[in-house]
Amino acid sequence: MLKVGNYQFKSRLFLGTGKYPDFDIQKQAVDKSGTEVLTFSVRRMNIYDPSLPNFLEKIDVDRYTFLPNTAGAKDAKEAVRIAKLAAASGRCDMVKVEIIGCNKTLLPDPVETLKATEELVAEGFTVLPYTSDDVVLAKKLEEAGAHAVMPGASPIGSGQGIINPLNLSFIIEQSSVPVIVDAGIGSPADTAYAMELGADGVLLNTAVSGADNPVKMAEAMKYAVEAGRLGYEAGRIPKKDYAVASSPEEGISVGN
Ligand SMILES: CC(=O)[C@@H](O)[C@H](O)COP(=O)(O)O
Repeated sequence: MLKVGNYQFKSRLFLGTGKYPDFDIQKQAVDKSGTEVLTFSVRRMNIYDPSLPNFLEKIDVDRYTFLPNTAGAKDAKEAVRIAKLAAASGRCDMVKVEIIGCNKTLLPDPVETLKATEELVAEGFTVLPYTSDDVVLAKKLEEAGAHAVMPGASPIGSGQGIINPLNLSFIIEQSSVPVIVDAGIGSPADTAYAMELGADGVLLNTAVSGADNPVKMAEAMKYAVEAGRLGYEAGRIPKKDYAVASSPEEGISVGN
């Protein structure tokens, strides 16, 4: 079970809701992924014009926990305003703080992310900040009361996978709140690797929505999360420099 604040989830895979070819494929992908948590950008979600399509109308909303994100916010003030807007729907008190500090890399603004986390925690939200893989910042976010930290594997939408496994390991080792690797995942192997490193969960979007077959990829990600977690719990063998024979050599009665 993954516990984030007062929430508990069987699935450790969180899914984004953007950039799918169409709503039917998206619905099938979400089903196959086994996810219980869907994140969406409050600013980009059409909740104002009932004549325009809205993905939330296509799914059984009671099956999912919604994690609105503050994408599009440029500072803490705007992020807090967006979080309150989402909370006004009465459907979610969780929020993913996403404050982009650089339009080219889409890397988060650390100062504003910390500020927004402090304010939203004080307001009673369950707060999951998206952060870079900065070890010190991840600790400060936890100390500010974040209910989970979400370090990026690599830039959003890049599909580069985990570019700094060492930093992620340090964050995982030091954290007493869940670590959910968010952004940059490109393949099931990346997902399994994050989970094998000891991450508590993975949040991804583009790897599924942009796959040739999003429905199959969503299912693959489900198994990757489960396999990676199982591998982590099982404890991998240490890496050695030289070969070690797989079969025992003692008691062999034939040969020279
Ligand atoms: C949907 C969402 O919240 C993204 O901002 C998230 O960070 C996922 O990134 P990828 O699209 O790289 O998986």
